[in-house]
Amino acid sequence: MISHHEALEKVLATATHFGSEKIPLLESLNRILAEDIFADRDFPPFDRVTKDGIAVNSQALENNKTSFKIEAVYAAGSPQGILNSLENCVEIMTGAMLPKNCDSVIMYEDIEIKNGIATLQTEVKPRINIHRKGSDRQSGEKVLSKNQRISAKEIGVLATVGTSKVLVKKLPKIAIISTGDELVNVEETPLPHQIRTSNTLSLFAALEKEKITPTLLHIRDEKDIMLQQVENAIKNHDVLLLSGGVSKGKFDYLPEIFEELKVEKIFHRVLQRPGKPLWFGKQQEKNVTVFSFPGNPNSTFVNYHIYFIKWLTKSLELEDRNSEVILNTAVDANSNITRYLLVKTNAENGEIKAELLNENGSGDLISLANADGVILLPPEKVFEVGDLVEFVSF
Ligand SMILES: Nc1nc2c(c(=O)[nH]1)N[C@H]1C(S)=C(S)[C@@H](COP(=O)(O)OP(=O)(O)OC[C@H]3O[C@@H](n4cnc5c(N)ncnc54)[C@H](O)[C@@H]3O)O[C@H]1N2
Ligand code: MOO
Repeated sequence: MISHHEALEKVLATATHFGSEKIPLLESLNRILAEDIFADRDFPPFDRVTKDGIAVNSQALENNKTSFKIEAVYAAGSPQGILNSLENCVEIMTGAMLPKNCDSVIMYEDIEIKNGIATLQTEVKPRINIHRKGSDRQSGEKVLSKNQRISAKEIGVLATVGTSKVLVKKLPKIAIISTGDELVNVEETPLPHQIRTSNTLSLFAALEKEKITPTLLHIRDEKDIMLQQVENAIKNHDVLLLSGGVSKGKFDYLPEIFEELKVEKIFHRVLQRPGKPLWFGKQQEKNVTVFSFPGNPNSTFVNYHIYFIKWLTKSLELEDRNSEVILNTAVDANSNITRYLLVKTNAENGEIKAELLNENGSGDLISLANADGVILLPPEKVFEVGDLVEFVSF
């Protein structure tokens, strides 16, 4: 059996690129940029007026002039206006181009207008209330970087530089497959010996967070049917996420089926809990990666985050999103395997502290719902309150 560390290295070594595609801007939320984005013009593109009021020439202010004849009124969206006499002013609105011969804007609150004359009510500074052309970014400067995740903020930047179609990383096509004759659908009332399938739906929801909509498939514990359905899934997907059927049970056919379908076993069984029977492999010919998670719900969910999410993160060239937290509860004995323990995290005095949750084994998915993630405790070590430990969030 291999260690968690070796298993993760082997998983990450198979990370794959899926290419890129152009999609409409509003569909790109949460996707990953596949190219750098540059300013198509200066930002702002012209000297932009930032207050509603009047525009004047600063010479007049410096000469202590306090009354200005209004020559014209310009709205935002009208072409650049002009001040003909430097003694006068023009009315101007927020968002308009600063008119020619003007370099100062005085807001309406600081003037009084009577009979076409604007009179200062207070002392004002010259050359203010203008957002200078190119002062945020110059034309041609980089505004967003390749491999950045697109949030609502990036959508705004993409819009302002005119990217109506965005080049994003393609995502893998994924099938989630459950096995086990004890499983029924969520709409059904289980018989006393049955349970409702939950792993498939929690994985489906977890993948939706990654903007991946997977195919859902349930396969009965019948070897021939399993073989045919897994073969089909391999033909049409880049990744298979299976849950159940990989330990030592009489109906745990998956390892044999993978062998028959030329899915190369990279490892089976890891020195870890939960998830000791984890099976991982690759169908080289079709370039399909297979994560076969042990069926206990917490085992599937935790191993999805420990292995699959790290694999996806590397495949999409994203930064690893995991962190370290401070242990707030002592952990009893040391262990000869890597342990993943459910924790609730709290921010205290600028530090993130992790409190262990009571869990009733890896079938206890109700306790899983209270967890913010797991801490990873490597083997052969004793852990005390205050120790810094690796944290994988859900
Ligand atoms: N002799 C041994 N028995 C077991 C071992 C072992 O090493 N030797 N390992 C145990 C561990 S650890 C785990 S985890 C399980 C994993 O077994 P399988 O991957 O074969 O999973 P199943 O037996 O099919 O199911 C286990 C458990 O999980 C429930 N399950 C399965 N799929 C779903 C689903 N989609 N939604 C909700 N729950 C699901 C299933 O009903 C079982 O209760 O093996 C141990 N045994
Ligand atoms: O991996 Mo199993 O989840 O320890 O029960």
